[in-house]
Amino acid sequence: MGIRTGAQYINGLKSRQPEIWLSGRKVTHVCDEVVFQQPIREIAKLYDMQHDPEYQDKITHICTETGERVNNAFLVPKTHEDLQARRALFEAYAKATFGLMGRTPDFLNVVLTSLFSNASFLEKYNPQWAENIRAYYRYIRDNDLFLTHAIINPQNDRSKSSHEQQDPFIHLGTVKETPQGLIVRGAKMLATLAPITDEVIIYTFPGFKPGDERYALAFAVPIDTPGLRILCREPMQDGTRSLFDHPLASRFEEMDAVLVFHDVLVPWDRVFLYNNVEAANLLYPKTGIAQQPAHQTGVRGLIKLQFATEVAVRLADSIGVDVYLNVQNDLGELIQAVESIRALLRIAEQECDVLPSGEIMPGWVPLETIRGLLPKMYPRAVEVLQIIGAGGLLMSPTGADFANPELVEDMEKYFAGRAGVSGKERVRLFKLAWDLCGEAFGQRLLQYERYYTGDPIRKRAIFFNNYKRERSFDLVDDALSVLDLNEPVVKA
Ligand SMILES: Cc1cc2nc3c(=O)[nH]c(=O)nc-3n(C[C@H](O)[C@H](O)[C@H](O)COP(=O)(O)OP(=O)(O)OC[C@H]3O[C@@H](n4cnc5c(N)ncnc54)[C@H](O)[C@@H]3O)c2cc1C
Repeated sequence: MGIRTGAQYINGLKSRQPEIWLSGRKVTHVCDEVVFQQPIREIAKLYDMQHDPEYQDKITHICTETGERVNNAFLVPKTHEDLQARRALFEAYAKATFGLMGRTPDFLNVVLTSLFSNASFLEKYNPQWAENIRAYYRYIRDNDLFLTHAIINPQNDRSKSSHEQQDPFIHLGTVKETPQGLIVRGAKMLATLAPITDEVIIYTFPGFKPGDERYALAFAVPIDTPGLRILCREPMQDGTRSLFDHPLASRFEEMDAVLVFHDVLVPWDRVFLYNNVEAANLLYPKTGIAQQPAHQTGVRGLIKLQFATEVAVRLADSIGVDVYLNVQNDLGELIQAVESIRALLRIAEQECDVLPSGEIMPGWVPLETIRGLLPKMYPRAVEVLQIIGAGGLLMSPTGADFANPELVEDMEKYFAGRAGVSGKERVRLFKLAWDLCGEAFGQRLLQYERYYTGDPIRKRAIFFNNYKRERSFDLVDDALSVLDLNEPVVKA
């Protein structure tokens, strides 16, 4: 089949009935649920972009295996042109969503492509696992499906490993083997967009200890698999908020969910790894599932930071405060942050790591540097928005006020900005900023940037350890070897 349209994506959602729980009630038809309708539209637009002549050649390619047109996320990059093709996709999707939707289909499809291209790692443990992941990649690619993922255990007692928790099946683990497959039980978090996806893939961060065997798992199942329960968090918008009042929150909220597996059957051909602590601990380092997606997240993070920065610049301009040194200093800082990420991405794409298979991955040092900087830079952008917007952020009337003829004059007079900025223009700009820096929606965006791919503190520590392993810090030796202070300056 190859690339789907938005309508085909929506028809896929309509054809299934996953068990979704939202605010204490069961959602019967996800497409009829008002909370999900706008995010579904936004994802459908991305599918439609694949058929839009403006984007098609930039974000899709003809698959050499099938002759069908498929998304660039499924391209195994072997050349710099391939990396550019991927970047074009990441950029197009990120711009369409202002970088605010982190789990657009390209993200996990890149993860899956890495698992596919490095499946030989699994052969050593079980050749069938490698075969399964290759077949699954082809299935997702050729049907252009949308995945969610859940790799973290719920926060029960973080000081204990999975097998030491009060109940052995709080964390998702294998209950038993059957002729049809594995029976799994327990919970995983935090499956973003789960209600509006087609499939869920489960894998794990490293860190397993002996005794954790049953939790060392990787598999995928359709999102409507019997026994799989999707527990949504409280929505941050009710689906009825207007575009005028919440220009971002009304469009781009990504629902997050805990997935509970009530004795779910995972067919053998969907099992990619289980009961093997060593393989589970090596999955990340050996398959590039951190490095390749970090290219997507770097591009998306850049667009998000750039967007917040542009809103801050326009906000300051609209009320004439960008004449002040302190405001210029804050805005300059944000622009430098954006340009730093942009430069790091360029370096990452140029200084690639090449795998023995010929696959190339953007350089890990610049990518991990981006990963370390964004959790500091994005919250700072939010803070600058709050500082520049100040009281005005809390003084925005609603679209309904502007629509009331009795109020229009006051609205235009008292809410106007500097000369040339109408009341409506200024209020719309401030609402854009408030969605980013004040609303629960904006707080989630911030939290996402901190945690979307693991704890930034531990990630930076891992970065340091890997960096130290690869480098010898010779400058210090050079400095120490030059002079023996006891030697005379002029020799006889
Ligand atoms: C908005 C959002 C969307 C997300 N989407 C997804 C998704 O789609 N799929 C998915 O799988 N995950 C997703 N995640 C989850 C993300 O992977 C985790 O939040 C991240 O890995 C951190 O884990 P945690 O939240 O369990 O925090 P914890 O690991 O519980 O950490 C909590 C605090 O304790 C400290 N801490 C905990 N353990 C240790 C330790 N061993 N050593 C030192 N310090 C420790 C941490 O530094 C942190 O300050 C998402 C997260 C967010 C916020």
